[in-house]
Order: sequence, then structure tokens, then C-alpha cells
Amino acid sequence: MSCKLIVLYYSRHGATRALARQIARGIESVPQCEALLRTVEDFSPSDAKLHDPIITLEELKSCNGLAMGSPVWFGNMAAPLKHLWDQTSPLWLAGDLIDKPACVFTSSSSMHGGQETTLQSMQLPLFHHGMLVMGIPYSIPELHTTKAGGTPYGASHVADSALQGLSQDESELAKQLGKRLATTALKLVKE
Ligand SMILES: Cc1cc2nc3c(=O)[nH]c(=O)nc-3n(C[C@H](O)[C@H](O)[C@H](O)COP(=O)(O)O)c2cc1C
Repeated sequence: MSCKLIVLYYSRHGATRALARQIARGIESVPQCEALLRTVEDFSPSDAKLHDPIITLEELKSCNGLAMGSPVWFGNMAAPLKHLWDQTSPLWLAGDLIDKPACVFTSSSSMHGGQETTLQSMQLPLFHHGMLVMGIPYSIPELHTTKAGGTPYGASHVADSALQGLSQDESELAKQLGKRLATTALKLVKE
């Protein structure tokens, strides 16, 4: 049996993508679980290279679970990701995503620049679709020690230009979230 978890993200400058990679590593640490990294189409003309395939509605429909990540854009999820959800009425009508586990992650340039509101903005469509939305429990030690990103609502990264990439705590919290998502999805598939 194989459990397929989609790690869906939008990232213009690579910070959210770095978190997505750690979530995928956490997913793949669980036997029988596979992480599919997917992105969405950009609106604005950009010469940024696409690092992963663009998601299809069919893939979303048939996954066993979903992690979704966006940069903080004015305290909210980025429009290209919101646009994807605005096309999911057929899945909502059919109840295709009901009871599938899901989690969210984000990156911002400042510590108090809207990570929690952005995480919550991504959770809203997941709740409407009947998904089982999960966060990070405080039993994970790094949630107590982090001096940067990482929240009970989801994984996060503060992309401070003085710092190089994800902190160890941010990275571990993202991996643990991916592992939790995969472990839950596997239990549900076996039910
Ligand atoms: C349109 C736009 C709006 C943004 N709004 C915020 C914001 O409200 N708070 C914040 O801390 N950073 C904000 N940022 C910075 C990004 O959230 C930050 O650079 C993030 O790490 C980028 O992620 P990426 O590298 O995955 O694109 C904004 C950036 C853009 C382009």
C-alpha cells in the first residue's frame, strides 16, 4: 500500500519552497508514504524557474492528504494559491476531500508580519472542504525553543536576510509536521 501526500506550495523567492522540502522529508520518513511536491501557476510574468510540477485537480482529488504553503502576502495567502481553491467547486460538490488530513506552512520576512493570519487563511478552504486540519503539538520540543518560525497552527520560517535559510528548529518543526500528516493519513487509509 502506498499513501500519497501532496506538498502544495507557491514560492516566488524560494523560502516557502525550502519549508516544503522539509515537510516532504518528514512525510517520506514514514514507511509506505510518498510526498508529491506540487506548485501553482503564477499570475505575474516571472522568469523564476518552476522547480516542481503544477498541480492538477485530479491529483488533489486523489491524494491521501495535503500540506499547503504560501508566503505571507499582506497577512494573507498569495493569490495564485487562492485562485486554485476558487476552481475547486466540483471537488467540494462531490465531497472529494472530506476526511483527508491537511496542514499548512508559511514564510514571511518579519517575525510579526502575519504568519498566523496567513496560516489561518489557508486553513479556511480546507475546513470548507471537510478536511481534517492539524497543527503542531507542543509535545515537539522545538516548538518551545524556536527563536524564529514554527507555530502550533503550522510550520513557518522567518526569512530574515541576515540569516541563512531555515533555522534548525524551523526545519525540524516542518519535518515533524510532515511526519504527523503522513502518520495520520496512513492510519486513515488502513481503516
Ligand atoms: C506582495 C508581497 C506582500 C508581502 N507581505 C508581507 C507581509 O505582510 N508580512 C511579511 O512579514 N512579509 C511580507 N512579504 C515578504 C514575504 O512574505 C517573504 O519574503 C517570504 O519569505 C517570501 O517567500 P518566498 O521566498 O517563498 O516567495 C511580502 C512579499 C510580497 C511580494
